[in-house]
Amino acid sequence: MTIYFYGADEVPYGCFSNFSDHGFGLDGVWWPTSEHYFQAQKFKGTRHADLIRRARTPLRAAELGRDPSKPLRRDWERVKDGVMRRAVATKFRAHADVRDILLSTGEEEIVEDTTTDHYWGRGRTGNGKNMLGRILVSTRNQLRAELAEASDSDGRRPGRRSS
Ligand SMILES: Nc1c(N[C@@H]2O[C@H](COP(=O)(O)O)[C@@H](O)[C@H]2O)[nH]c(=O)[nH]c1=O
Repeated sequence: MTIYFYGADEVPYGCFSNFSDHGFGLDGVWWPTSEHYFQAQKFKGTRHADLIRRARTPLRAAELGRDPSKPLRRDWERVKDGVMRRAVATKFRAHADVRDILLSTGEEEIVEDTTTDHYWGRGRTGNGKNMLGRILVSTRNQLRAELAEASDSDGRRPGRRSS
């Protein structure tokens, strides 16, 4: 069954939201949520990016990131999916508890259940691109591959018997 999520406080899948309280270190600094990271990358290398990183809440980070008076980096449309992939992958690598929840979703489709976002979510019509849900699915596959690789090289460690 398709898994829907939206509010960060929903149990168990609210942790898939970029607003969930799961920070990580990336590019040499601390990001309180993946939303902070994503929004700040729109203005990478500027004072505004720094302001976003230090925002008190992910909602505030999103508001600052959507400030129409601040010019987006010129390549934003080209890089934004990759930025989201990096944010999501880093968050789930950093937190075993939410990684386990993601891995527990089997092969199910994951959908950001929002009527207002036709790109990252399913949107008003339900036919939105659901890019965030798709990125969660590809992150799930990537994490599985990484775990398989790690347990594989564990088995090859010298001194260990393979039976
Ligand atoms: N969850 C959630 C939102 N959705 C999030 O907004 C981000 C996309 O931002 P943008 O590209 O600036 O529109 C992305 O992380 C998407 O999941 N927006 C909200 O105002 N409140 C919320 O609770």
